[in-house]
Amino acid sequence: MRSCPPSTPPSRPPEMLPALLLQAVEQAFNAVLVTDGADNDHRIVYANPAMCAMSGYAAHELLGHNARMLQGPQTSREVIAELRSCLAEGRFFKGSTFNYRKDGTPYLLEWNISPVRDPSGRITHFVSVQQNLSALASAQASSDIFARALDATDDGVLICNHRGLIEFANQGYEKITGLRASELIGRPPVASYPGGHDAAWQAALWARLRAGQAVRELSTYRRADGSEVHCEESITPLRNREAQVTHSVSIVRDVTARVLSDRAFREQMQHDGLTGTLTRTSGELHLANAVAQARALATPLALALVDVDRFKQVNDRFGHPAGDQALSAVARALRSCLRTSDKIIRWGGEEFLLFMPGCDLAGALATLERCRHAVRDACAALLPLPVTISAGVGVLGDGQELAQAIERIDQLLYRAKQEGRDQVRAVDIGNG
Ligand SMILES: Nc1nc2c(ncn2[C@@H]2O[C@H](COP(=O)(O)OP(=O)(O)OP(=O)(O)O)[C@@H](O)[C@H]2O)c(=O)[nH]1
Repeated sequence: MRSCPPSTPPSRPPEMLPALLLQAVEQAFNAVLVTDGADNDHRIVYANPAMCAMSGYAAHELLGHNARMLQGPQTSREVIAELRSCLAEGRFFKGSTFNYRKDGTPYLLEWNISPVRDPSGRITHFVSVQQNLSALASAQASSDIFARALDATDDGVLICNHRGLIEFANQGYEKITGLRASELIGRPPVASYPGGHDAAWQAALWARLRAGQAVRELSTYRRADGSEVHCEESITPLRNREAQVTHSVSIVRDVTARVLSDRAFREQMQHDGLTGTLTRTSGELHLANAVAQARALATPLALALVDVDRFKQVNDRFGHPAGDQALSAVARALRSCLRTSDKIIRWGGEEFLLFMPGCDLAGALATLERCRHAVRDACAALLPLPVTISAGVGVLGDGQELAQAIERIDQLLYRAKQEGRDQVRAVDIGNG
């Protein structure tokens, strides 16, 4: 039994095909050029409207001529040589080079040329389908220029899509983060910088961007090598033609040097130059925080006012510079007896206020007794005269005003002085 292959009926009768093909080629988006394949000069026998539009020639100006009329100085000799050898051998050709419009402007084109054979296999024509790549090439060139321009700045430039994933990072951003673009692209900034912002921050950021707000902020990232980098970031929403926010663009500036020097300056301003203790202004802020924390956590906060005894004598007998040295030795000795959470404020000339979070009265008293001995020992190595301290110590009572508590330990200090100096007086301030 003979089997017939399944066949789909042609959509149009075969006699209508030439008309349909002509219609299709005439209306094709791509340029189509047909040249004579038998004739050695390959004269143009057909050019569709797209070909005419691309070259700027009317069809009758092209017909009968060799397509070399479209070539010019920028036309690649190598590509044309390759084209000729393909045509001579009846092979398919694909290539790209410059041709010239009638008005002399060059355009970059890509073309495919196929031989057209008659039923006996003889080449009768060549059909060339051409596409103008100039717009694509100039878009590519512009995007290359933009990418190079973005790389020319030291600032980081980061583009994230609406899912918060990185789509572009310039060299500046690579330098700031210590990560390569290939490690960044397709990942959320959060995942790239574990020391950076978390997912909740990203969500809040996108809510603001979608509302059309730009965001400026100071962020601290951890670089690939573990070091910290402080950045000033300016994040702007990027909208498409329909005004939807599709991307965010961040300009990221490394301000680490400035942040560190500001921090060092602030540190310096917070500390007294001679003794290294907190200045009264910065110390009072630390103390206020400690009071708030003690109240919030219901933990004790011990306070002590320490004054150097008869310090005027030190200055008078040994001079002010020696007095300075002794004062700084006193501060070092006090420090050596305290925990890191305890702080010393230079309250007045040779008077210090100590505060000890989490320390009860017995602990504070014991600490101040250690301080008393440490000061005497430290200064014994410096001066032939014993340098001692007197102190009033207490623990801040529930609901007691700080000023009231300080006044109370000041009275204790006064009593210590009155009763012979070189001693510590303690009382439960709240109850005393
Ligand atoms: N060298 C030096 N002396 C200081 C400094 N600040 C304050 N003094 C001195 O400390 C002395 C304090 O003297 P007084 O207030 O009379 O008290 P005192 O002599 O310590 O006597 P009592 O406190 O009653 O034991 C003064 O002579 C101040 O000049 C400082 O930074 N350096």
